[in-house]
Amino acid sequence: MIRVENLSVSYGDLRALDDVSLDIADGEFVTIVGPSGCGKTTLLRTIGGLESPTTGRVSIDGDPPEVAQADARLGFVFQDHTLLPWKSALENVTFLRRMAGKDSDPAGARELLATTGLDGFEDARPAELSGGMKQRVAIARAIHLGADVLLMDEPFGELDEITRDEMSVEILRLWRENRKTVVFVTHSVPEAVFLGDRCLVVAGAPADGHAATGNGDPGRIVAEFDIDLPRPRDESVFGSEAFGRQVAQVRGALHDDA
Ligand SMILES: Nc1ncnc2c1ncn2[C@@H]1O[C@H](COP(=O)(O)OP(=O)(O)OP(=O)(O)O)[C@@H](O)[C@H]1O
Repeated sequence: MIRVENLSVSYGDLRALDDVSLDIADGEFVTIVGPSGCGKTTLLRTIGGLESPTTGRVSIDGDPPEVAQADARLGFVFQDHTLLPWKSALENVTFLRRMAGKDSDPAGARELLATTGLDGFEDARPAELSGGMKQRVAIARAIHLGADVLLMDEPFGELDEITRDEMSVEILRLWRENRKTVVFVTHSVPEAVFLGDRCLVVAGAPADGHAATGNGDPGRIVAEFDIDLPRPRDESVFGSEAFGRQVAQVRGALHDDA
């Protein structure tokens, strides 16, 4: 379980997050949506131990995130896929696992690449792959690492809408088959609703014209929605009345706070 208790994070004088508390159950898919600059990435990075709390704490199964990270229990997938350009798709998938001191399991990596639609591209370098394919490699890498928790920051942000929808369906399938806990940051309300068991709305404008104090309006969770859509979900959900209603609810919470 991921536990965030009374978390505040400041960068110098700028308070990016204020008093955020939340629990995420094992196997849950939680989405975090909010406007640019409200602190979503800061929250995700702090959960992952890439930023330190100013006050409050984060734990992963009772351990500090740094410990979970050292044990390869956390997998990161960012907008910028961070693949190593000189390595093939297959080597990119196996590399992190080897770095974590595990057997690189190339057969497992090939299978994962095949299930993410990259059969035949194992030897391709990142420059030879499309944006969507690179993100598939980055996702396969995080799953191959054996991480229990996937922390995803706008992983489909650079992709066209059709590829984005395809990738959303794909990530749900991988999540279902691998039973990971996923924390997924996005700007897109429909994406947040389509993917999540639960959607957290973060609002705030830490840097909006309050330069004199540097504090502005720190990011905080202003609303939380349990997403009541049956699973498994596929593209047909996008046209459903229940989907439209829940998107409207989340949008309403975002605009109420704007
Ligand atoms: N390393 C840093 N040093 C200083 N300020 C930072 C740093 N990282 C983020 N900030 C500031 O903290 C605030 C929250 O940023 P953050 O990246 O968490 O927001 P976000 O909601 O993820 O934005 P976006 O959706 O645009 O990625 C912003 O005002 C940002 O300028």
